Parts: sequence; structure tokens; C-alpha cells
Amino acid sequence: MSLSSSPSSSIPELSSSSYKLCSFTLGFAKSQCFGQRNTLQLGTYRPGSQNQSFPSLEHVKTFAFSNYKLSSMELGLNPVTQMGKFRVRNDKTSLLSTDLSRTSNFGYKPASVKLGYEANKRSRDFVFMSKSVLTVDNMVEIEGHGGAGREKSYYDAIVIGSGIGGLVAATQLAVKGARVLVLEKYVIPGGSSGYYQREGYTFDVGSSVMFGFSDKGNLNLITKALAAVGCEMEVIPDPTTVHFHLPNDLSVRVHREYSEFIAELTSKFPHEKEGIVTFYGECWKIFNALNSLDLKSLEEPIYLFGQFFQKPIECLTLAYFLPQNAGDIARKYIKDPQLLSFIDAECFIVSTVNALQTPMINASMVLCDRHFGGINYPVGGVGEIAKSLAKGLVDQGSEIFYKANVTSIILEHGKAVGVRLSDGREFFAKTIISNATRWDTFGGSQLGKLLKGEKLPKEEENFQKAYVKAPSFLSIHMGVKAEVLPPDTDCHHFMLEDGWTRLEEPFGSIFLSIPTVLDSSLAPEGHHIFHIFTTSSIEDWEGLSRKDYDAKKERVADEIISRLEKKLFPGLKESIVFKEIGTPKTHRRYLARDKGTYGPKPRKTPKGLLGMPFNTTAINGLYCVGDSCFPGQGVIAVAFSGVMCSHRVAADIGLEKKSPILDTALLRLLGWFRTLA
Ligand SMILES: NC(=O)c1ccc[n+]([C@@H]2O[C@H](COP(=O)([O-])OP(=O)(O)OC[C@H]3O[C@@H](n4cnc5c(N)ncnc54)[C@H](O)[C@@H]3O)[C@@H](O)[C@H]2O)c1
Ligand SMILES: CC(C)=CCC/C(C)=C/C=C/C(C)=C/C=C/C(C)=C/C=C/C=C(C)/C=C/C=C(C)/C=C/C=C(\C)CCC=C(C)C
Repeated sequence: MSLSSSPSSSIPELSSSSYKLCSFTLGFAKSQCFGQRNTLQLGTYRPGSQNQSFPSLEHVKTFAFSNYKLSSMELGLNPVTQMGKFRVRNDKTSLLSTDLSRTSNFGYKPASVKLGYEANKRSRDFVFMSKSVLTVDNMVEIEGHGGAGREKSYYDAIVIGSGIGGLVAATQLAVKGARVLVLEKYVIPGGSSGYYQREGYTFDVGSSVMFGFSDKGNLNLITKALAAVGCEMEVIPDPTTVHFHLPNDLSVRVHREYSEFIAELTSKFPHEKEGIVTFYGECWKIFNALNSLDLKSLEEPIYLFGQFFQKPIECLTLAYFLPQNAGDIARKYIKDPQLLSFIDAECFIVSTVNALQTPMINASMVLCDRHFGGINYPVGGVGEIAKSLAKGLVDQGSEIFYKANVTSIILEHGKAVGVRLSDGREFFAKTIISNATRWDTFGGSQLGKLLKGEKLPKEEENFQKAYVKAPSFLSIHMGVKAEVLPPDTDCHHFMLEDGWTRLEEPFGSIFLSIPTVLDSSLAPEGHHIFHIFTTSSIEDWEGLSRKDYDAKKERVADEIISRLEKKLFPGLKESIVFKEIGTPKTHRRYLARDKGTYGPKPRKTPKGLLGMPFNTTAINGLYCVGDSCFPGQGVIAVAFSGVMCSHRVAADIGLEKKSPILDTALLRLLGWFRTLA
């Protein structure tokens, strides 16, 4: 695919040749960092270079494969983080042996793969135990070289939680040379980007739509985060980001090719052709500006001023759009109410609010990345990303403990210095990074406050005034017989059949992902996965007896499935062979998120992203990362939050340049900006 990403061009030029990434899907193991599910064998960690900067040819891993074609695999490579060389070998350092010889609808047919692995990062030898295979059934409690008896170790940073935000912050710090400890309450990494397995199915816990996961540009933050710790993953390109099924029988496919998407949308709204091209063109202006920057912490003045100096036009473009929302900009160019509702739906699927409440920068990021780098699905499921990051972290000499429930943050003279676990263990570090939501970190509700006895800082009070918890989800994970899928069914669907007013109502719109359309290895032969979700608030599920709760789950799920059956998949109910229903209470329990919230949503119309807090907090030594930080919800968004957080923390612990005077001035200025939102 050739897309012009020139920062100055407002619309990319698109070639008709589409899926360059297709060639990635032939004959690879899932992740070149982490092992194949259930098949990881013992391997030896070899001593070597002490270089702790970003991986280079000298100190990244060497992989061995057999029976595959490698040439076009570029994911995870970028000018800064070259992945080293690949060579065929077959010796006892091999970690994987797997046969993935099944074919998906999208032509994915991996060959039999043998992956060898040899790393040279730290001076110590250690052996990967077979327990590093992370499945829910075969869980890990501690990864790395530490464990019991090391509780008083003094780390550079402790990260509470291993969502993608926490893992990116941790891995980025580790490659800068920091010694990091990640403490995860659950038994596997990933949080809402985790997975679970049942009866031969591998289900993604949350969304299967991965932005920022391509081999292009600067905004492929997930690819870059993996590459930084020497991992690259096999991906399957998704030809359609989402297929919308909307009121008045409006059906729109968001094709990977931008020109095809624009052609389809203008064919439905020919009278709005100019408005469509101009609105999406504004999005490209922002995307191209973002894509031209070297993304780091906006709270670090040396970097920020440096970017303004090097890319003044791009930075001013971003500063101009920072306080604006997508709906206002759409209304400048588009008048048709149905088309404006379509833009609402475009924004809703990534922000859970309409376009008038969605920051223009966030909308632009997703509305363009899906055509620029495209949406790519990781072979083996979304859970592979977190597993690879966790493995990469350990490879850097840092640690991750599972079943480690942090119940409080320890303060000394007002500074965060450590954490206490529910089993009484305490760990100490120079800095503490919380990947729990800001509500779970600071309180504001009765649940899970990590800063016990502390008064809510003014900044957090302001955050809670500006943002409320978005509702959670009802999710239905199903295994269905393959025959129920009409030919050429897309992977992701968004359905709102009755009327636009139901868009934001609980159970109003339905999200459906069928990841087995892309990767058939996730389900038993002849079957597909249906992952259905719809917004739902925890209040709807509280105060019920167990019997009533179970009955309500079945009833509500049955209604949702009936709607899908009626509109899209005749015979769906008959085809179900496995079904598991999760409510907001399930999300609260497994993701440790207050009310099971999907993330923050603005209480009223926001000033774009202006009011979103960054990573520093009012507590010295305490940082937040994840979706209650700038720029908000979404896997790529929290990955950016992780990148920003690691840069700010690295500067504060002396691993990056810093200027205390400029720091004070910038942090004050940013705090003042937030009060304007
Ligand atoms: N539902 C979806 O469609 C979906 C799917 C995947 C990802 N996402 C995105 O991921 C974003 C969230 O990512 P994130 O990185 O902010 O966080 P996250 O919620 O995914 O992960 C946080 C992790 O911290 C752990 N944790 C919380 N409190 C803890 C404690 N006290 N002690 C130890 N561990 C604790 C949790 O168990 C969890 O693993 C969401 O905004 C969402 O957009 C959404
Ligand atoms: C500092 C100041 C004040 C100023 C200055 C200026 C500047 C320089 C600025 C800058 C800025 C920046 C860099 C920014 C950045 C941003 C970003 C990166 C953003 C991002 C975002 C992202 C997002 C939001 C994403 C999201 C996503 C999501 C949520 C997704 C989801 C999905 C789903 C749910 C799926 C669906 C499904 C179906 C349909 C089935």
C-alpha cells in the first residue's frame, strides 16, 4: 500500500494496490517474542551486552525459524529499533514447536513453524520456566528473576497493573535502563486487552480492533512498544475496519483503502460529497501533524519546546485543534442530519460519546490510522500483545508479579515510596505508577482507593468534575457453527437498527467482532467466535439475588442475540454451541475498574482534550497511566499514555534530560490550561 503521509498533504494519495501486509501472514509463529500458547519449552537466557538503550542490532534477540518465508516481515522494525537478524537454525535453544496449518477465510495459512530464541541482554543466566506460558488455566504468579524474598528491593519504578498502559510504561522504562516491577492483581497480563480460553476457543476480553499496530509512520505505538523490547508479531490485515448497520437501512463499510471508503460514503450521500471530503481532510491534517512528531511526554519541556522548534506548523496545528471537538468541525462542512448521525456513530464506537463530545484529535487519530497503517489483528488473539510485552519486560531484567493485589500506596513525607499488597507484602521504589483508573487510585467512590486517608487533591477533584465514569459493557462471548456466517462476512460490525436516538442508550447499539474471520485458529474447526458487546451500567445489575441476576443475564443476552439474528444472521440462536455472558460486575471484578467503567467520559461538552490530565499527579513520586490520562480510552491511546509516562518518569529519575525550572513552569501552565476546559 502506498499512502503519502506528507504532513502538508491534507488527503493522502492512495494507490489501489492494497494489502502489502498480507505477505506477513505466511508461515510465521505468532509472536517472535513470546511463545506459542501451551507449547513453550525450556530455553536459556544468555548473558551478553549490557546496553540498556533501545534495542539495536547488537543486543536484540536472534530468532530461528524453519519452513517459512521471512522477507516481507517488517512489523516491529523501525529506524530506531531494528530487530536484528533472523536465521534458520534448529538447536536446543528452540522455544517453540507448533503446527498452525489451518486456513482462515482471509487466506491465512501459517506453515509449521519452529522458533528458536536466544537473547543477550543482561549479565545473568536464567531459565525460562514452562510456567511463563500465560494461559488462564496455566497461570503464572511471578515472572522474572525475583519473587519471594525480594520484597524490600528498591526499584526505579513500581507499576500497579499490567493493562497495555502499564505495560508500555514499564517496558519503555526498562529499555531506558530502569529496574521496574509490575504488580498485577489478575493471573495474566493485559487487563481489558487480555484473553481467556474455554472449550477450544480463545476469546479477546475486550475489543479486537487494534489501532496503531502497523509497520508505518510514527503512530504505530503498539508495534513500536513491542519492538522496543525485541518483539514483533505476526498480524492479519483486516480489509474492513467496521461494517455499520444503521437506521433507515444505511449500511456503510469502512474499507481499509481510504478512497474506497470515501467512494462508498459519497455514494450514500452524493449531495454531501464536498462536505465529506473536507471533514475527513481536516482529520488527515491532524493525523499527518501527529504522525510527523516524535511522540514523548507533553509534560517534559525540553522535548516539547524542541518539537515546537523543529515542527512549528505541525505543533501549532495540534495546539489549534487541541480544544476542539469532532462534531463542531463536522457541522462546519456537513448539513445532512443523517450524515451527521453517521459521524456520531463513527465517534461513538471509539469514545462512547457522540461527535460533539469527542475530541477532534482523538477522532482524527482513529479515522485516519485505519486507512494509513490499517487495522491489523495479531495472530493468536489480542492477548498475545500483552503476553509479548510482559515477556519483553522480563527479558530486560525487570519483573512482573501476578496475583499481586495492591491495596495501598505507601507515602513518606507526602511522597509515594512504595505499595502494600493484600497479603501484607510491601515493595518500595523511587516512583510509583498507577495503571488503575484515577478513580481507583485516588478514590471518589467507596471502592478501591489506593491512597488511603488522603484528601482528594484539587487536580483530581477537577478531573472528577469534568469527567464521569463511562458505562461498562454487557459482553457475550459465543462459539457458533460456521454455517451461520453469510459469505464475505466482515470481522467487525456495529448495529443500531431502531433509530438514531438509541445510539448512546444502554443496550441501544450492538458491537460485534468475529475475529475468527481473520484467524481461524482461535476456534475449533468449523466454528466461529462471536464477541458481542453493548453499553450497560452497573446500577442495572446491582441488588439482585443470584437467581434473578442469572435470569436477567440470560434474558438480556437473548434479546441482543435475537436482534442480531433478525437483522444479520438468520439461524444464529440454533448455531450457538458455547455462550458466556459478562456484565459490568464481571468487568469490575476481573479488570479492577470502578463500576467496571470503560473509561472516562466528559460530564458535559469538553474543550477537546484540554481538560485531560497527563501522567504526573499532585502526589510527589506518583504517576498515573492508562485511559483516565491524556488522551483517554483506547488501546493505542493508553499506549501513548505509557510512552508519555515513561519519558516523564525517566526524566525525574535521571535517565533522561530534565530542567527543574522549565518543569515547574510547564507543569503550572498545563495545570492552568486544564482549568480552562
Ligand atoms: N472493552 C474494549 O473494547 C476494550 C478492549 C481492550 C482494550 N480496551 C481499552 O483499554 C483501555 C484500558 O487500558 P488500561 O491500560 O488503562 O487499563 P486496563 O484496565 O486494561 O488494565 C489495568 C490493569 O491493572 C490491574 N489492576 C488494577 N488495580 C490493581 C491493583 N490494585 N493491584 C494490581 N493490579 C491492578 C487490572 O487487573 C488490569 O489488569 C480502555 O480504555 C479501553 O479503551 C478496551
Ligand atoms: C502541550 C500543549 C497544551 C499543546 C501543544 C500542542 C501539541 C504539540 C500537542 C500534541 C498532541 C499530541 C501528540 C496528541 C496525541 C494524541 C494521540 C496519540 C491520540 C490517540 C488517540 C487514540 C484514541 C482515542 C483511540 C481510541 C480507540 C478506541 C477507543 C477503540 C475502540 C474500539 C472498539 C471499541 C472497537 C469497536 C468494535 C466494533 C465495531 C465491533
